Amino acid sequence: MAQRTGLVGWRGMVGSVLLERMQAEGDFDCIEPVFFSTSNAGGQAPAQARNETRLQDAYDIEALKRCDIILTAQGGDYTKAVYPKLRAAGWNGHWIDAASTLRMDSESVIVLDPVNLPVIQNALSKGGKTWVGGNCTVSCMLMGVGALYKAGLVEWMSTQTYQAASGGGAQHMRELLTQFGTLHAEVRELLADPHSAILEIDRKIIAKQRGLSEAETAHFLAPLGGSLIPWIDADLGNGVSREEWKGMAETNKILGMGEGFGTPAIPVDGFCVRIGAMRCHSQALTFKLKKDVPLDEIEAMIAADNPWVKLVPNTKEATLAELTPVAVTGTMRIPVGRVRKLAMGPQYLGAFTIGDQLLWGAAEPLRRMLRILVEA
Ligand SMILES: NC(=O)C1=CN([C@@H]2O[C@H](COP(=O)(O)OP(=O)(O)OC[C@H]3O[C@@H](n4cnc5c(N)ncnc54)[C@H](OP(=O)(O)O)[C@@H]3O)[C@@H](O)[C@H]2O)C=CC1
Ligand SMILES: N[C@@H](CC(=O)OP(=O)(O)O)C(=O)O
Repeated sequence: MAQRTGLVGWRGMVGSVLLERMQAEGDFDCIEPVFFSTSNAGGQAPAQARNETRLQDAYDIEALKRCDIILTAQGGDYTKAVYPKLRAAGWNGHWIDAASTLRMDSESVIVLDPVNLPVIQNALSKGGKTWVGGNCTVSCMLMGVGALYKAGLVEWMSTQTYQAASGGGAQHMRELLTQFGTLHAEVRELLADPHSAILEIDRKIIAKQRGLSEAETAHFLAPLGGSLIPWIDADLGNGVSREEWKGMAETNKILGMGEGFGTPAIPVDGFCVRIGAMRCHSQALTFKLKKDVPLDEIEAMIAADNPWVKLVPNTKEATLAELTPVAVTGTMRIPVGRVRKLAMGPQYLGAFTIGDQLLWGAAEPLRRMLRILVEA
């Protein structure tokens, strides 16, 4: 019998991408879907609903308890409010979650099955029931260069990220575009005149950026259009942002390494930067490898790792065509390019990778975990 699967957060940005992917992959044929809402219980469920066409209350523990599986993209506040109550009420179903709240809990597995299926299977065999999607930057990075970790080649890795507005949510994407619009409007006439002075345009733009109102920067808390913000997520108080901390903590947990696994953690560190891209996270990676491996072997390893990774030749032409957020947005591809040995020595490797942070960065690992459960 199809497993009764409660879907929470399906109307949000991550949830909408998730629903599209589930529809495209025929996931609804494998489950009995029940749609929940935090704001519209009793309302009409989306078209994918079959037997239960009304929305259920996402805070109703009894209704949630009737599900074999709950998949939520509602956010961390919802998880904090509901998950402990549900478990305390004796519910022993599978909880699949997009939010970071439970990621580092000992009973949770961070799911990214093309990279860590053995870790997932091991947890399943031990009765694991809590499955959490990884941080978008980490998941996209491991989809691209996971092969190097799997081969045990990585001594350490440094990341410099270029993260899209969508990582903050829908309102952040709107704010970015509004800022671009405001800036363009400020110099529209000067731009239309090919003889206008570029430094006059530049002066007007910087004055406008510095003068943006609180309402115009309400989500990013600083101008982003035509600028960047080298801090993402909370300030941990030790000079490290929470997004940067996740790089090492989550990479190791996904790989089944470090604390709790009895193996030394691989150092991962760098800077996380918000830029004016819409929904693709990009990152420049520096590796110190444990040994000198020929470049063609490294490229072959990366290219063969999974069906979505795409090795981009390290040429200007291929990079401009295939290795930009615009080329990758809305696709499942994870291009890895600019792969070369660095001047520091033969064990130092550079690479650049991009992923759609709403697909591999959020929705896809969750729906794949659902399939693993219903096909088990
Ligand atoms: N944004 C991202 O890049 C990532 C987000 N996540 C996680 O997923 C969670 C959800 O993120 P995201 O999808 O961006 O959040 P959204 O704000 O888009 O959606 C969350 C919920 O808000 C409610 N909502 C209120 N108004 C609207 C509206 N106008 N349109 C749609 N939904 C509305 C919906 O709940 P209801 O239908 O019940 O009213 C919806 O499920 C995050 O909190 C985070 O934990 C994880 C990885 C990446
Ligand atoms: N913090 C990410 C988005 C996100 O939701 O991350 P997490 O799932 O780790 O909270 C970003 O802003 O780009």
